Amino acid sequence: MSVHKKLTRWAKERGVLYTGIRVQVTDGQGTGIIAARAIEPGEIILTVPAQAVHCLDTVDPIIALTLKHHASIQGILAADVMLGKASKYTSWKAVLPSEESLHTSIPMMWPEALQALLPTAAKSLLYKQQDKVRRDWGGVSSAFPGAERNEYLCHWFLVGTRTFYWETPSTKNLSHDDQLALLPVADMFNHADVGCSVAFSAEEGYDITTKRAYQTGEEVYTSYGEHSNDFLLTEYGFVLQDNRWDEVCLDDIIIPALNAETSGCFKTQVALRLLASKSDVWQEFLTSGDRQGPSQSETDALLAQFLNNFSSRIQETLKQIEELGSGQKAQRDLLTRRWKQIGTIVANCEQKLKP
Ligand SMILES: C[S@@+](CC[C@H](N)C(=O)[O-])C[C@H]1O[C@@H](n2cnc3c(N)ncnc32)[C@H](O)[C@@H]1O
Repeated sequence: MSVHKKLTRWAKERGVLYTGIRVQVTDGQGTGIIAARAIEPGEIILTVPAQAVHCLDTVDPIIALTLKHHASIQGILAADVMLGKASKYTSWKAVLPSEESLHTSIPMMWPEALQALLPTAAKSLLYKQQDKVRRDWGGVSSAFPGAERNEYLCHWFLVGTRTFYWETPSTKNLSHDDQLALLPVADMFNHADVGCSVAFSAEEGYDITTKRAYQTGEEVYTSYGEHSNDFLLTEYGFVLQDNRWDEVCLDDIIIPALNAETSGCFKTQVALRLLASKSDVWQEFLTSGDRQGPSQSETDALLAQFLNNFSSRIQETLKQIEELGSGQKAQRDLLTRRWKQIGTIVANCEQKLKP
């Protein structure tokens, strides 16, 4: 019997119900969920009952008690998957991505020289992750001295890339980031910027419902959220080709200019502040009747200049990645892909700004 059939049989024994779908290896996205027949919009294709959800309440009590105040829920679930009773997870573990694939895709696993070339938004997410891992690993390594860091890191990401939001009476006092659970089979859905709807209740568990029709053989996706590609890259180790939520962070080029422009032209200062602020501030400024500030065309000209500088910076970064001796080719290719996407967004903006 294939590992995927074993997984679905194991899940069915826990009350997981599914119709019209199968778990299958996809082209380039690891395992995914494929339509096994034509599916209508509005069909519930997967139900994971509350008793099949793996959360803090179902973690090995020794692990849960030992780590409760020393690790996040992600960190505790990771420790449980790694150190808990092996038989509990055999069928699920058999289909999980390999350590090698995590090393290739997840920036936290990349060499520092490559991490240094991540886009700013991805880098700041990486720093936050590093802080979380430091705390979780600190808790795990002192409670379980035999544990191995690299193995723990892989489990930390295996869990982090496949948990669902889980709010129940026993989790509702935890922080939002800690209301997490693992859902067998539901965690095999790959992400698209628009996907099936995912609904849960603490009593009933999870339902995944299609929003559109699917043909037999088509991949069925959920959406992990309205995430930019920098977020997807850092948290999940991939970028989408088409992503309606993608965005580019201009902090690196605007903030230094803002800091340097303390004694310069007033209009430039205002334009810089507007560029560095949220769009509602910009709208308020436009409707405030303030005639002292820059016009839209003056601000656009400044933005065009920044975008032009940014384009040059992107080309330099691409060259640095190409010339970098460290890291795997697949890691460099993924980072190159992200920078090329940023280059395309910037070029499109430049085009739009042209008079
Ligand atoms: C919840 S799991 C989905 C199942 C996963 N493909 C597997 O093999 O177990 C999330 C992981 O799947 C991969 N993934 C999800 N959506 C993807 C996509 N659109 N393109 C490429 N990889 C994707 C990423 O490795 C991500 O960290």
